[in-house]
Amino acid sequence: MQRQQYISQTIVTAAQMREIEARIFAAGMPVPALMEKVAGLITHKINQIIKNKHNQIGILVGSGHNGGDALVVARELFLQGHKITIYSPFEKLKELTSQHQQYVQSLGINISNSINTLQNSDYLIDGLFGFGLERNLTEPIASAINTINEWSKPTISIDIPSGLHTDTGEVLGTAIRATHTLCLGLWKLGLLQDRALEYIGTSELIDFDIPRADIEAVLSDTKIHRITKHTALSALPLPRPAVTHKYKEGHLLLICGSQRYAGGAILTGLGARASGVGMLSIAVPEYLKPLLVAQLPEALIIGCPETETGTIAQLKLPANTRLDSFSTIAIGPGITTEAAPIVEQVLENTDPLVIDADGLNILATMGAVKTLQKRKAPTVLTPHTGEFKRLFPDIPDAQNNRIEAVQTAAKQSGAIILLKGARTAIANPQGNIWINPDSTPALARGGSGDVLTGLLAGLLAQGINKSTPIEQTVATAAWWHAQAGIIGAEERTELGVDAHTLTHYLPLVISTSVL
Ligand SMILES: NC(=O)C1=CN([C@@H]2O[C@H](COP(=O)(O)OP(=O)(O)OC[C@H]3O[C@@H](n4cnc5c(N)ncnc54)[C@H](O)[C@@H]3O)[C@@H](O)[C@H]2O)[C@@H](O)CC1
Ligand SMILES: [K+]
Repeated sequence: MQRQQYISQTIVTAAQMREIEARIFAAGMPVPALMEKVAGLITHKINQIIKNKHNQIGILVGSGHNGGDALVVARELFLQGHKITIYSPFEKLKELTSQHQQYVQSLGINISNSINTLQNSDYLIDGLFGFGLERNLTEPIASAINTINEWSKPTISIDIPSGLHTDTGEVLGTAIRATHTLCLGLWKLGLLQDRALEYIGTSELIDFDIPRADIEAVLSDTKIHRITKHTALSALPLPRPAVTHKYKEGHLLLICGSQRYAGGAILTGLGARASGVGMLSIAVPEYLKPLLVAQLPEALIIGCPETETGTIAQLKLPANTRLDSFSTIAIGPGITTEAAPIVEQVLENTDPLVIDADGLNILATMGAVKTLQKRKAPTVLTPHTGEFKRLFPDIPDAQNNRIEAVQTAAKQSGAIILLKGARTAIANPQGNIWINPDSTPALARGGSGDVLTGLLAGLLAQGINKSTPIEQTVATAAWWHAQAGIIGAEERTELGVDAHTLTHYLPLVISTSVL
């Protein structure tokens, strides 16, 4: 794999970054030389953001090496002709940071411990804290940050917006609301946590050539992957073999819909259609059959006996079709919580299984962990935060440290879990994580999850036949779904991507990526 691809899919915690940094320094790289190199790259990027115009720039300097980076940037921007004012509130600075401060002062740059001196800046550069921030912010820094946030100026954070926890993305008291974040070296986990997003703005990675051997040495047992276009496309069932047939390209059974939630079945079906799955069967209450046939003429629609309230009462598969003959089964969208016997039946089956929506609510009432532990085939759950909490009531913090929560849930249950969110996170029982780094709030809409379930299950049905690792397929589905939302929102705004429209963008994502 090429370096750029490897780096863009790697995520580290603060402790891992510190370990990697220590290896580089132990190998002989002088600390000041690395800071000079990194700050040079940051300066270059800042010039691109501010379009090389001469500006009044305010620089926030902390006591550690994040502050050191900021001071080198300040010096370089000053020498390039920008007007620089520095806010440096700490009395005691790390040695290297202190030297840089002394030098910029000698150049005649104004350094102040009052934030108000920065009020006339066109841009702010935030070098207060990087991955060394460990405890809650106190005065006067907290108030200074709040003041800056009230100014709403374009603000570029070095490494991570100051005040965010590098791993959890938690706001430690208060935090800079950046418009740009220039993450240094390797992606920090905190930047991929939902709760950090409103502080980050646009984020970019600045690769400063950390040797891959050092990264691999430190990350050997924990693996948190950032899903990229490259990783997503590599798990697609493309190209198809020249000689194949529909059942070789996966046979998916969707169990979905009720009189009350007819649309869920259609959207799940359309998501599955977009996956390219070879053969699609959809079990719905008998009443819905004509509707589904009209919407998905290529699918085999199985009308099932229904309860008085219009829920599937019994799975009635066609003659000669056994439940264990499918490549994958997906159950949940629109089935209502009355369909518990059907969920129990498919859980006992040995096909790979995707459970979503009311399927998850039923699973929660059965006791998710103990039920899933008994399963003999792979299970994929696709909860949003509310469903996750119902499934795993003993795991705290699903809202806050989502990554840790989903990792724990997968380990406990033995299932692969996709926790939906602005940064959807996927965990497998071995503790590996995949995070989807790009998405759009356009997807926060009823029915969008049904589309994902269909797409994911359709990919899984194909991947199972080709022995693609399931978690890779799940990651690909999350990426594909989000990209369709992004393209849709670009063309139609964030208000224009209803779930049905979303399904039209799905094929476009792949055709523009691979053709
Ligand atoms: N990892 C690397 O290879 C490189 C790291 N560099 C920079 O170094 C940074 C990390 O530097 P440091 O380890 O010095 O850490 P930071 O600069 O992030 O900050 C740590 C400093 O802040 C103080 N501090 C922590 N929490 C505080 C709080 N709540 N209130 C007040 N003070 C607090 C600490 O005592 C320490 O002096 C990175 O974020 C990056 O900007 C770059 O210079 C180049 C290379
Ligand atoms: K910072």
